[in-house]
Amino acid sequence: MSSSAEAVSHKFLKSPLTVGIIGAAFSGGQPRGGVEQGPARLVEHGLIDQIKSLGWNVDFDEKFPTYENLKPEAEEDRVHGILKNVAHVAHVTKSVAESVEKVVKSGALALTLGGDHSLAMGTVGGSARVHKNVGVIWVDAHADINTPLTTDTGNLHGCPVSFLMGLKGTENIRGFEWLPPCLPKNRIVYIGLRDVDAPEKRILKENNIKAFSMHDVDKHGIGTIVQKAIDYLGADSPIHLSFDVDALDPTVAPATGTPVRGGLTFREGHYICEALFETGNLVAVDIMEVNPLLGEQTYVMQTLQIGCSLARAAMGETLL
Ligand SMILES: NC(=[NH2+])NCCC[C@H](N)C(=O)O
Ligand SMILES: [Mn+2]
Ligand SMILES: [Mn+2]
Repeated sequence: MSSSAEAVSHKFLKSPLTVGIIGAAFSGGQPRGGVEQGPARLVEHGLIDQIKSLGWNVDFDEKFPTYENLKPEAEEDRVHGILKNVAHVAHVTKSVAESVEKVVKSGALALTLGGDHSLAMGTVGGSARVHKNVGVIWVDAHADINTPLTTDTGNLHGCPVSFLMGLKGTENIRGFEWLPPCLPKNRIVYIGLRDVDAPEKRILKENNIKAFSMHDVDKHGIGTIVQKAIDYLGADSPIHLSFDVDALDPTVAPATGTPVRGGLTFREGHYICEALFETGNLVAVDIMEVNPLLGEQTYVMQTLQIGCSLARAAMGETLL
């Protein structure tokens, strides 16, 4: 492992470089059990020592809360149409936002290990409290921008972006009072999209949201796409990378709840992380939707390994 963590000039991180790791053991934004085991399994796979060997100080509480049990009472009296687990997701994401905010405010990089992608309401919500102009790079097969009015699964991991933006239908959902609109429509760029619901396509188009699909990646190459994303957000913008491992091709990262074929290669995924590290602008990174209970052992190991190596790539590994 080589690292040049200190060779890049970091605009928003204090020296010595420190990462605050948030274990977000939560699956309530989607129906498949197991994704809540992502953080513990990534850590068990050696992530903490790997990051230390890149030269970072690591701030991590092994006894991170099991958000699964953080269920508020009276879930049943919070019904919002088709939406599932509203109270639970609201409660957990609020707590995650507080953790991320604290880390980012201290000048450390916030690394959140998911857990399902509804958690990004908390992670992006948290970094946006510190950096009002934070730019989000959302790497995913999916746009996760359904609203309570458009979702046909009711799974909140398909909705975090609409809540962060405060799109129509997200107002007045009880439990989410803590999350005011904090992400302007021109402060996000998607990379890797290939399974976008019809209403989501309409939302992306109507709001002029910057999105690079797999078609765009094929056409221009990942180097150009990442550069366009960085240029779009602006060279001085703090960057929050929210990486859903299902952005990768299922042959690369199979152990995830909603795999879609035709995804990013191993290198394309890592290149995104490396190039964003190189900007010196990263303030937060999410590694989401690793589900160690899905598939055979070798596939699970492969996915855990990739979760770890993506995080390392975002922290300076492989730069000479
Ligand atoms: N974070 C994810 N893996 N999201 C998948 C979302 C799938 C679908 N668009 C939905 O709304 O349910
Ligand atoms: Mn996804
Ligand atoms: Mn996602």
